[in-house]
Amino acid sequence: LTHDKSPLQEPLLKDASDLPWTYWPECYSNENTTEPICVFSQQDFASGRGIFIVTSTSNAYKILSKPAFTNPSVLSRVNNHANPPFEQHEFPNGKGRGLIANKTLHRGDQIFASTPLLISHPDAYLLSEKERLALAHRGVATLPPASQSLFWGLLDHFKGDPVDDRINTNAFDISIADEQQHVVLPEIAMLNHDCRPNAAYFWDEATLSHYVHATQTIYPGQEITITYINNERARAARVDNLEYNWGFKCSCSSCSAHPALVAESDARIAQMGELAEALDDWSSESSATPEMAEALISLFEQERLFAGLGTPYKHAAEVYASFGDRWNAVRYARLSAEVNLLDKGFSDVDVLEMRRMARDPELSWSWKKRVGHERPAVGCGHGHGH
Ligand SMILES: C[S@@+](CC[C@H](N)C(=O)[O-])C[C@H]1O[C@@H](n2cnc3c(N)ncnc32)[C@H](O)[C@@H]1O
Repeated sequence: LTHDKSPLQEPLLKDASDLPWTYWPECYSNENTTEPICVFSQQDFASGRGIFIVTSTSNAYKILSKPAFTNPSVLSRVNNHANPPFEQHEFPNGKGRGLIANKTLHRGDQIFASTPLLISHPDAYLLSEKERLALAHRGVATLPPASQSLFWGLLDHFKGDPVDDRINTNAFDISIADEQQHVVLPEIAMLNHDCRPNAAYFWDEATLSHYVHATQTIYPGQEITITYINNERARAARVDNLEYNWGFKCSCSSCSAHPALVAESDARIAQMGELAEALDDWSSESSATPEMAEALISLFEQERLFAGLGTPYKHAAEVYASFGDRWNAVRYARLSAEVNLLDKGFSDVDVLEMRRMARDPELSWSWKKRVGHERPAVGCGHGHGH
């Protein structure tokens, strides 16, 4: 398959207009659209990586107001793909390409961070298919040649329209200015799924960047994996989700385990849900105890759901605070903030809340909320004195 990677045969807008775009936006509208949907292109974005955006004019200008565009120095740790800590590897079992660590990575190590080649708003689906595809094809043709090569190197799983197919196989749902949109990032698109991944990613709205970090030690030769789905569900639900949305049969170790081990894992996951629900009960009848939070953390560890530990750590911080146990609240608040920084991002609300808790547990809303509630004795198992 060959694709035309030559620049568009039309003059660049640069220096010739006040518009912030490199080419004139091409637009379409119909009775369903409230505003025309256009393709906006900026070749200079992110030191020449370029980007195209398929959306309305008003939404495009909201994106344009983000620090990634207004203050490019915020991208100093982004798109640095020289000397990566991994190599590309071809897997034999239909999984295709993936990334293998070539040095030891520790929890918190940045694997890479990238800006997208494209941002597309779901409103593009209000257009006819012909018009929607015309915008996407023009968008790809307006990218700088190196970025066009990255785009054409992406997997095309469904074998339909070559541009649409690459977008559908590799797009991530993200939010910008409270609008759900799709982005395509060629680097993260090389990471395969594992229900027990060793890396986590988040979208950072200010830098319009996707960050990927190790969430546990990854040794040279190990595959670096992320999750495409919510893994805190039974195996059958995970397998169906991956087959339906991504079109592949999951071959990861927790999906291909012996049925007896799958049943054990499913039972642990069901119990995780029950414990989280009990810990979320802040009524006067609540039976929540710190021991429940400790059991919940242990179940996450037994399931190797390390990237998801931020939430059970938060439960632990809050339940210890609710019994007035300052230093256990601090310990778990710090752990929660650290894991959630990697999984939810630098300005996530839970990260900010746990940081406050770690400084001043006495000022948190949960402080001493459950003092006086029954807290069964630990150790001998028959609760003396009750
Ligand atoms: C975003 S791409 C990942 C990179 C891809 N392997 C490649 O060669 O470009 C997603 C596709 O990779 C394959 N894949 C990812 N994780 C997999 C897994 N755990 N088991 C089997 N196939 C997987 C599926 O074909 C899926 O649609």
